[in-house]
Amino acid sequence: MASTVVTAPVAVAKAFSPGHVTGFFEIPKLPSSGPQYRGSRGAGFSIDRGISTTVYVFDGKTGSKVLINGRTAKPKDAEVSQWVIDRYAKSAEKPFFVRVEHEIDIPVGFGLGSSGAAALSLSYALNAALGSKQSMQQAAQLAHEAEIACKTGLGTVIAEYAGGFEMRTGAGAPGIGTVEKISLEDNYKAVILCISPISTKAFLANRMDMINGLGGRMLDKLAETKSIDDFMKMSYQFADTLGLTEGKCRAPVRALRAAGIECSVALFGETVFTIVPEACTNEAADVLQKFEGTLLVCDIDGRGARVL
Ligand SMILES: Nc1ncnc2c1ncn2[C@@H]1O[C@H](COP(=O)(O)OP(=O)(O)O)[C@@H](O)[C@H]1O
Ligand SMILES: CC(C)(COP(=O)(O)O)[C@@H](O)C(=O)O
Repeated sequence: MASTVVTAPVAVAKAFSPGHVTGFFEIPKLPSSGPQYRGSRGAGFSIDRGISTTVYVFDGKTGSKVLINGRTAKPKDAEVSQWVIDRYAKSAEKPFFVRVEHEIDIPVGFGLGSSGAAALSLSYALNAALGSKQSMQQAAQLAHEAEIACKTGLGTVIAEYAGGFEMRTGAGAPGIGTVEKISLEDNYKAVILCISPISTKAFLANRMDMINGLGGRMLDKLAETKSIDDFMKMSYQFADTLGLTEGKCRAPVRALRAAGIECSVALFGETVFTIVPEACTNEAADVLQKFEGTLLVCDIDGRGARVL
C-alpha cells in the first residue's frame, strides 16, 4: 500500500504588524549611506488593521513558499518577503524550508504600509521560530533593511515598530532612527477610502525632488504643537503640493472638506484619509461611502508590531 509521508514543521510562529499612514515626510541627505541609517523623517499613525504572518519551519530541505491570503504569491508580489527569508537563510545555523502565510487585511499598494508590515511581521515570526539570538529590535532592523533594499518604503518599519500617532524625528531603522509618540486625548478613529494603488518605488524615484524640505519644516511645527488638527492640515498641504489631491481623490477630498472635515491623501496611494474623534466617525464614513473604493474605519494601533 502506498503511503504519504507528511513532515511536521519543527517550529511555528506568528506575528502581527499594524498598517501605517504617512501624512508628510522628508528624506534627509546623510553622509553615511548604510541601509540602517537611511530612511525618512515624518509623521503618521499606525492602524489596527495590518498583516499577520505565520511561518512553518521544516528541517531537511531548503527553500520557501509564500502565500498571501491563502494563494501562492508571484515573486513580484512577495519581493520584500523573499528578501527577509534569504537573509535569515544566509545566517541560519542549519538549512531550513519555510512556508510563510501572510494574512493581509489592508489593500496592498494604497499607502497603508503593507510592504513594511509584511517585512516586519515576517521578520518577527522567523526570528521567533528559528530561536534566533537576535533581539526584536534587530529583527525589526532587518525588516527596515528589506524595505530600503526593495525601495518599497523608508520610515514605515520604524513607525509600525513603534505604533501610535508618531513623529519620526530621526531617520533610520528601529534603534537608530528616533520616534516620538503623541498621545491622543480622545478616542480617535481613522476613516480611509482606498481608491487606486500608487507604486511607492516609482513615486520615490520620480517625484520626490519637488518637495524635499517641506516635510521637515512641517515636522518641526508638529513637534511644537503636537496637535492632530495641525497634522491633518499639514498632511493636506503636503499631498496637495505633490498633486495627490487631484484626480480620483479630488471629489472625496472636496466632499469631506465641504463637510468641515480635514482630510488628506495617504503616501503613497490614491487613498483619502482623515482622523476624527470617535463621535464624528459616522459623519466622515457617510461622506466617503458615496465614492468608489474600499472604505476602512480603523482604530489607531498604539502597541506596534508584536509576536502573537
Ligand atoms: N505581503 C507582502 N509580501 C511581500 N511583499 C509585499 C507584500 N505586500 C507588499 N509587498 C511588496 O510591496 C509592494 C507594494 O509596496 P508599496 O507600493 O510600498 O505599497 P504599500 O503602500 O501598500 O506599502 C508590492 O508590489 C510587493 O512587491
Ligand atoms: C511614504 C513612505 C516613503 C512609503 O509608504 P508606503 O507607500 O505606505 O509604503 C514611508 O515609508 C515613509 O517614509 O513615510
